[in-house]
Amino acid sequence: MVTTSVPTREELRRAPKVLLHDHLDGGLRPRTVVELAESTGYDGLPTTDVDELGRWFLEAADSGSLEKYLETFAHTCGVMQTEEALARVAAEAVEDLADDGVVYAELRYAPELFVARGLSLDGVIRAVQDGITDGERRAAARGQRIQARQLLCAMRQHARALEIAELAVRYRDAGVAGFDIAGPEAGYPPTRNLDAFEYMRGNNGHFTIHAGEAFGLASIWEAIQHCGAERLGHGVRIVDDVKTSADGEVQLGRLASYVRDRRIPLEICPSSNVQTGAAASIAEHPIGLLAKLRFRVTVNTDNRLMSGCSLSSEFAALVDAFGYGWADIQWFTINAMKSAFLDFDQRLDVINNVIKPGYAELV
Ligand SMILES: O=c1[nH]cnc2c1ncn2[C@@H]1O[C@H](CO)[C@@H](O)[C@H]1O
Ligand SMILES: [Zn+2]
Repeated sequence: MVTTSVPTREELRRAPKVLLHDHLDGGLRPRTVVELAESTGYDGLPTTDVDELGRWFLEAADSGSLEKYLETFAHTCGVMQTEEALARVAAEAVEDLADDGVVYAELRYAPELFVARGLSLDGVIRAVQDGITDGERRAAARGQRIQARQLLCAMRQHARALEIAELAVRYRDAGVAGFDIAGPEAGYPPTRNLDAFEYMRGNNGHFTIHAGEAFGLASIWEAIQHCGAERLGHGVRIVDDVKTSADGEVQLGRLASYVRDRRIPLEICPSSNVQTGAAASIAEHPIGLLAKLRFRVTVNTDNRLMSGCSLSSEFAALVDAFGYGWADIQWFTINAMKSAFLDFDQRLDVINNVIKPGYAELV
């Protein structure tokens, strides 16, 4: 039965969803930030009042610039410098996503940001994995089904990408699904880390690249054609290569055509893009056009703490702005699952045995 009813927030929460782009250090509960600051002796927080701190992250990230937005991570990374803290944050992230109806998630973070107090990179990855496993177990105990994997990021402004890529390969059978580069985009083109991407390709590893967020087509082109990115983190500026004439005719440039023809997944993060100035508002977000043109669009949170969002609230905002119905929500979800850095048979299993039956029940 197909209904024309508008998906409600509660239905959107219950619907099975897939999250490919969510930063572990951008998804802490405000209360956890305060408690970890206290227990680990981090004294740099702007306030220790939980509600005020939650608002502070939202406002500070709402800056119109990626560089300013990224400054807020000093505090989350500041409280995540012990194994216990990393494991707690990871476990809570998995629990929060499961509560929001996420059935498969890739949680990304840069291990190099958590070694300020003596942890090794290996120790960081193992602590995060312990937390993820714990979170999956706690969710299962509540009857929720979620699978989560790690994505290791290297920071574009540091020079450690090859080292991190090696770790992504070393831990690929121990919870790490792939590799990414994050951080400021302008001035740090993806080709600076070509050795890391060549290493990943040489080892048949999966990777995505943050590109086309704070910088335009040149960054996307390098990410795909030089570096070989399988997916694009954001990728939203690909619309710069889509022209709409006065009579409404839409024409794709060569790069946009390539991205669409090759079904390169776009990890779109609507609220984050509004905060960093990559989009003027949700209603004016290029996701509307890109989805209409049938790019392989996926919907993501980026940083739940900084945007005060969840995957279901991102969908709710899109429903309000673009009038999406269940067929659209399911399409975004299957797009995401098809694009996961998981084995083909596992992806198929989630699509056929979790997503499709879940939506069949909802409509
Ligand atoms: O939207 C984004 N674009 C680029 N970098 C980001 C974004 N969100 C977070 N990070 C960066 O990625 C690091 C690892 O998780 C975070 O510490 C933050 O600096
Ligand atoms: Zn991101």
